[in-house]
Amino acid sequence: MKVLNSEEMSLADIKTIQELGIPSLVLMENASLAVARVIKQKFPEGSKVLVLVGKGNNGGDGLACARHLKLWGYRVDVFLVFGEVKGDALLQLNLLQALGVEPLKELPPLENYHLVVDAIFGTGFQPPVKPPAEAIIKTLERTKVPILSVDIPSGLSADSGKLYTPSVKANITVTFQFPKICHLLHPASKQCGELYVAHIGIPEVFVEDVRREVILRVEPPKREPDIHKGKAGHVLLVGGSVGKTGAIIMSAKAATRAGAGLVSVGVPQNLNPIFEVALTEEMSIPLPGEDFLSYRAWETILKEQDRFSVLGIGMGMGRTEEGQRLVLKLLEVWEKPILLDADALNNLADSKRLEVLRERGSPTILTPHVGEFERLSGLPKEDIIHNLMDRALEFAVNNQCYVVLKSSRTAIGTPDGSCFLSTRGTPAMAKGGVGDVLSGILSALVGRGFEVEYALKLGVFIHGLAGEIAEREKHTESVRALDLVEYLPNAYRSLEAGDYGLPFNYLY
Ligand SMILES: NC(=O)C1=CN([C@@H]2O[C@H](COP(=O)(O)OP(=O)(O)OC[C@H]3O[C@@H](n4cnc5c(N)ncnc54)[C@H](O)[C@@H]3O)[C@@H](O)[C@H]2O)[C@@H](O)CC1
Ligand SMILES: [K+]
Repeated sequence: MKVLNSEEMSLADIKTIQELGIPSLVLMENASLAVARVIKQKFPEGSKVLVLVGKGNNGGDGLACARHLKLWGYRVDVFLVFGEVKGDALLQLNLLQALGVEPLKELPPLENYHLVVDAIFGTGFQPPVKPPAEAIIKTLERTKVPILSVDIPSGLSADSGKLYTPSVKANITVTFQFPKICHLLHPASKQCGELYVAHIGIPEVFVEDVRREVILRVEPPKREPDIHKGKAGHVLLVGGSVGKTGAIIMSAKAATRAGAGLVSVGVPQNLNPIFEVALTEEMSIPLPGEDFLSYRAWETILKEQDRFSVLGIGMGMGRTEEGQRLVLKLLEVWEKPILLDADALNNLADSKRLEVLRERGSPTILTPHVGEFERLSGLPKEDIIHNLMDRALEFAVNNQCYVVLKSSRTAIGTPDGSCFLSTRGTPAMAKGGVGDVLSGILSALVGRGFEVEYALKLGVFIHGLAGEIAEREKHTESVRALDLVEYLPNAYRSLEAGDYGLPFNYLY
């Protein structure tokens, strides 16, 4: 499903009104009915509801919702935050007054109500909050009374994952037609509570130019009946250094569990005995280098190229000058898909030679976390976190590569300018090694020969699912990276059963 910013939503509204000919009041009626129905599901008839009304269309939604609730037997009060409303909202106020509901003269104690409906600001809001809304939103921040936000918790910007203060912390948010950026990206999305996305009649064609998408479901992979290990991809993972041998071991195990036919690791030769012991299904290739890979490793790797379908490099590799040259050389000579993770990304960033990415003829996949992306892109950390999708997309287009940008959510940017967000996963996955597991999974799926975009979506999704399952089976605090490998089979089963639920409730 598409993920919109405020400008895109307003354009979709305008097209629906002008090109399709649905009057804006009809959209408002659909929107407000959806909100009222969510309230009806959760709060019994007769409950006392206070609707806080801004001066724009978000306030109009609130007033129309108050009308539905009044007709259904709720005890409804409304308070106009700016003392006035305009446009469609004014008409809604008149309808409500005709039913005998007059706006309150001053803000009553919130504790008198079972529910507060926040219809102060929606997609038309530009931060920051100013008086008189500021004092009211601060009051809302303190209350224990449940709050339902119409479209967006007031104070947030639809366009960003930034947590603006003050802003409403809602228990429930009902948004319209498409989720907006603030509903899905942390930390802003923590303000939304339980999220509903309600159909209001805006056709999908009016957002076809939007390139942001949230991944809701992924088609499970098929393993052909006549497949053999040589056809299921041979993954070469290169990395490892003294003190950091575990990373590539976790990657290799994950690659096997994800479905790779064969997995080999290329490691500094003096460390090879460790891998001989640690790995059973996977093979190892001793490469030039003592404790760290040396630049000359590229010759051995290239000689073996024909045997492999993908190269994944960087896990536990270390940040060295030889490592920089090795990464650059492999980007130049390796003619098959290549995935760069961890220190391969740091080495690339340190080399300041990002232009090599554009010169490659086959797919390049970068899997940075926010810190690594900061070094690669030169962008401030906050900017990356708040604009995760757009930054992944821009970097992917500018450097003609795939980017899997890992934060508490994961955004996949593609060189042709699409972006896919995965909301799967859990805070339990904030542990060392979890990224190494992902790079193993992605290498395996790309190595299987799946279309890269599909391989990345699938890999990120099952990685998150495996984390969710591990959290249920172990404990939020106790999940470790190898548990994800352990639960990958369950993640595949869940993918096939389709029993994993969506990041929001869809009302239509
Ligand atoms: N036809 C439509 O356009 C539809 C709009 N809908 C609703 O309309 C909302 C968007 O409505 P609007 O574009 O009227 O805008 P909003 O109602 O979100 O609020 C913007 C109002 O606040 C003012 N404002 C903006 N930033 C401010 C600030 N920092 N301090 C004080 N005032 C500020 C603006 O001038 C405007 O009057 C959506 O969120 C949604 O709830 C829905 O009814 C569905 C249909
Ligand atoms: K709102």
